[in-house]
Amino acid sequence: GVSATEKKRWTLNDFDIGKPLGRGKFGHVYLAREKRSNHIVALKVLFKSQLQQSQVEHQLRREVEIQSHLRHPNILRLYGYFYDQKRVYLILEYAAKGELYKELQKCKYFSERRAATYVASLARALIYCHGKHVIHRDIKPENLLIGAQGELKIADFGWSVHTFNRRRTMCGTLDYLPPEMVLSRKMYFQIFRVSSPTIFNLTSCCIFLTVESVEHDASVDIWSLGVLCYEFLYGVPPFEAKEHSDTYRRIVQVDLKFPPKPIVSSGAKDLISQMLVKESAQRLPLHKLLEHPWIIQNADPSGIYRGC
Ligand SMILES: CC(=O)N[C@H]1CCN(c2c(Cl)cnc3[nH]c(-c4cn(C)nc4C)nc23)C1
Repeated sequence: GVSATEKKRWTLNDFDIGKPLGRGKFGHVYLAREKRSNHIVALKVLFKSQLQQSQVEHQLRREVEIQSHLRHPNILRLYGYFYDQKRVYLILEYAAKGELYKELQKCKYFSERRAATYVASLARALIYCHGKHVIHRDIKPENLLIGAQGELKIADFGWSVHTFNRRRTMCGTLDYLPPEMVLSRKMYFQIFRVSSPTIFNLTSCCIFLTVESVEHDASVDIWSLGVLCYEFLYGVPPFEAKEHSDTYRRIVQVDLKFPPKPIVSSGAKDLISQMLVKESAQRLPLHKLLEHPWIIQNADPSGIYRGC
């Protein structure tokens, strides 16, 4: 049934506002405490003016609709929302241990146990989303937070203020896109000419990719999860290159190389090689991933991991 928090009409007066946690394109995220329950949350404040300018209100509504119905230990909860004259407020779960990418920067790369634990958690969260026909959740390190027990939380919604799930304008990174999206002439995205109106110039400045609202199927997520697994183990994404055009080419050719350092087990390389496959139908299905020997041997069943 609908719990009390969902029915209630929230207002800003219900919260004590704490320190800012992060800032996005459309607004800031604050630590906050709901006065009656003393429950700590992350309050995301979005400016209506900014949302209107970017014509993303309806997408925000859809995102809120989807996110508020997702209940999974590895997906950041959206408890509710409210708005006033100028702002929209999202009441989000607070992830006490912060942003995963900072942890990855600090550790440089993760141990195989930590990487496998995170990859298994993400696979379970994605299986849950796909089971509810929710399109893929963006699983770049920037979209991942760490809960109080060290568990991973996909905070895609939390970050979608930067880039909306349906019309994602990724400025710069192609690293996580699979070949079919990088190559696609059709539905996945249109590439806007951002520089000279003549030939499309991949090398120069930022590429604005607008991913049209397309049903990403599991295979896109398997690719991204493979990229993430590689990055957890090596500290850099597999197709990283100085120039966009080089990343583009390396993705399309699946130019997958495993550096000699740090030393990574053959099991991990085998799993990654089964996920980063050009033909999307050939990629290892998520439920098979959970049965892979490397995951079985290394992932902590609780999904919890501490230390690098
Ligand atoms: C714009 C935007 O979406 N910002 C990101 C960072 C803050 N935010 C958080 C969200 Cl949406 C939820 N929980 C968070 N916890 C933290 C955090 C905790 N520590 C110790 N340090 C940080 C940072 N941040 C969040 C999402």
